[in-house]
Amino acid sequence: MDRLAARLARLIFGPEAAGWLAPVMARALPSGLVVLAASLAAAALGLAMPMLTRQVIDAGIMARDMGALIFWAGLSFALGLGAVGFGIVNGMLHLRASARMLADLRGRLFGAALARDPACPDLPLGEAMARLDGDCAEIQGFAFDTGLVAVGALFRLAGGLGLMIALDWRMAILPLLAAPFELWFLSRARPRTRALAEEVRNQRGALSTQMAETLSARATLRGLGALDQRAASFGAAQQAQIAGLTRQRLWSETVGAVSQTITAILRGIILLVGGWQVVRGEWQIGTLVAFLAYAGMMSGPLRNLLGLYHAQARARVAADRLGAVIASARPDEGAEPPPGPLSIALRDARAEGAAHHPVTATILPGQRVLLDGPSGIGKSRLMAVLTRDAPLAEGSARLAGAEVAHLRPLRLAARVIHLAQRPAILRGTLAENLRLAAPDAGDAALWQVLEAADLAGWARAGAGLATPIGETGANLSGGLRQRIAIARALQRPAEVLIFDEAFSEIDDAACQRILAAIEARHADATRIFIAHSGPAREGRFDQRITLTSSAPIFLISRGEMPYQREKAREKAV
Ligand SMILES: Nc1ncnc2c1ncn2[C@@H]1O[C@H](COP(=O)(O)OP(=O)(O)OP(=O)(O)O)[C@@H](O)[C@H]1O
Repeated sequence: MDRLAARLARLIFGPEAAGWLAPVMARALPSGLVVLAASLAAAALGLAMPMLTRQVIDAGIMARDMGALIFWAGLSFALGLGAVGFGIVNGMLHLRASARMLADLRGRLFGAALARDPACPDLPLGEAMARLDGDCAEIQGFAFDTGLVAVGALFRLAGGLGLMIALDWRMAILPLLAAPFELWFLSRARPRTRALAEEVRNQRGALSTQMAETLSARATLRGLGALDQRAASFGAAQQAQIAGLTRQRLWSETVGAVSQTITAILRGIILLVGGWQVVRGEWQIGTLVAFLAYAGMMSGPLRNLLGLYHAQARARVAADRLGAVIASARPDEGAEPPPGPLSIALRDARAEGAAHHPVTATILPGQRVLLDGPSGIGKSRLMAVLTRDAPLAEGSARLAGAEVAHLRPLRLAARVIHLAQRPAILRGTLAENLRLAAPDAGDAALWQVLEAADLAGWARAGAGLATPIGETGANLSGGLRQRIAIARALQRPAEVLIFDEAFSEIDDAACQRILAAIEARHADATRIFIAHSGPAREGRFDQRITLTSSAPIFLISRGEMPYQREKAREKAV
């Protein structure tokens, strides 16, 4: 089954996409084969019908045999009824199997999008959504729906042709003569189908990006009076998409019309030549009716096959777009971070995108450190190196002697927590947000961290742990969002805690309470603070690391008052 799926994936989507699509197809194949068997049986029933009609006309009506008429008409009716029931079962089987494949495919892509390598530029949210939704559906639609339809079509085509040959082989040559012309036309038309599909899919991504970006920034845009501007550019993107879709539809109608025209010509010839045969007494009238029915039946399958060849071109565009998402995923692989205390050693280190002079520093386990430097110099990026959320541009960063870049990212994240200035808060309740960090935490444990983050009073005044939280925490103040993020992080038993402007929107009094709670709860952890102002810059630091665009400043400052440290720093600069 796996080998067959790999072959099919390679044949349909090309060798590159086959690598990641083959396992998805292998899982869908067993149910796909069941649906295929059912649809072939339905097609066989369909093929039998004109033969029965022929019998009704020739053996019953024309032969004036009432018994034969009742028999053949009854059989036609029974088979017709059976075909209806069969069609329903077939449709349900098809829906279930194809929806499962779509879910499998989306799950794979969702996982890859979540594991996106931080070294790759982020996809705009809307573009990522368009790929997860639209492109996955395009692939599933092709691999499952179109694939099945195509096999059924081939079956009907071959069966129809066989039965036409059985009726009169000379007349059956006609559709065969048309085939080379159709093939020539198809291959000429295919590149344009692909180009139009690419255009439409990119336009879809651009539109989703505009929507997601504008909606998430609506308050800012309103404040700037820029809503009309954005609405206008959204309108323009919509117009572009409509134009693209129109071009694509016009093209597919043109391609379809060629096959319909060929079928119409065939029918005309059959009607003329077959009618003449009936007049000459060589054909019975039932044969002509059956022949016409088969010729008519072939137009559907032919159209489907034609569509298949072009749908494949569109599906490949989608596979390429999804392949880019898969390729940018970073597997959670690497060495386990060494057990025991995590010392941090930076040697001539600078993260990609940062502007500071390479920094060399050693932070011992349990130290309290202030990381300093002007805005935009690269403090956050340097700390992101420690969780593998940013790559190093130069130098090395080691944790307990192990090169960070070789460590397993999720294991690293369990031991080094990097709290950002703008934390991600999810829609739901306060408890749900807190349990993101500790799914099994009991209510008492949640209240403890709420106390530590100076949030317990606020929660009690609301609905307690069930306090509702809006999307991105939009119904909360900046300080509340930061405090929820702190409470959440404090549940993780990390050995290194990095507070990256994590207190910037919290008032000084609350900030001092939270800092005291952190000191009490996590005295053994390494605590690194980045703050431009406020209580997070105060207190006792074992060392301060200052990033500068010239030579790095590295001071040990035990027990000094903040103003003394500032002075020392100024002197050093
Ligand atoms: N994902 C990224 N890829 C490449 N460069 C980035 C990325 N994120 C940020 N940068 C760049 O890295 C530089 C340092 O940014 P960083 O956020 O580390 O500065 P910072 O010192 O923490 O500043 P601030 O004090 O304002 O928070 C900036 O020039 C920024 O544009």
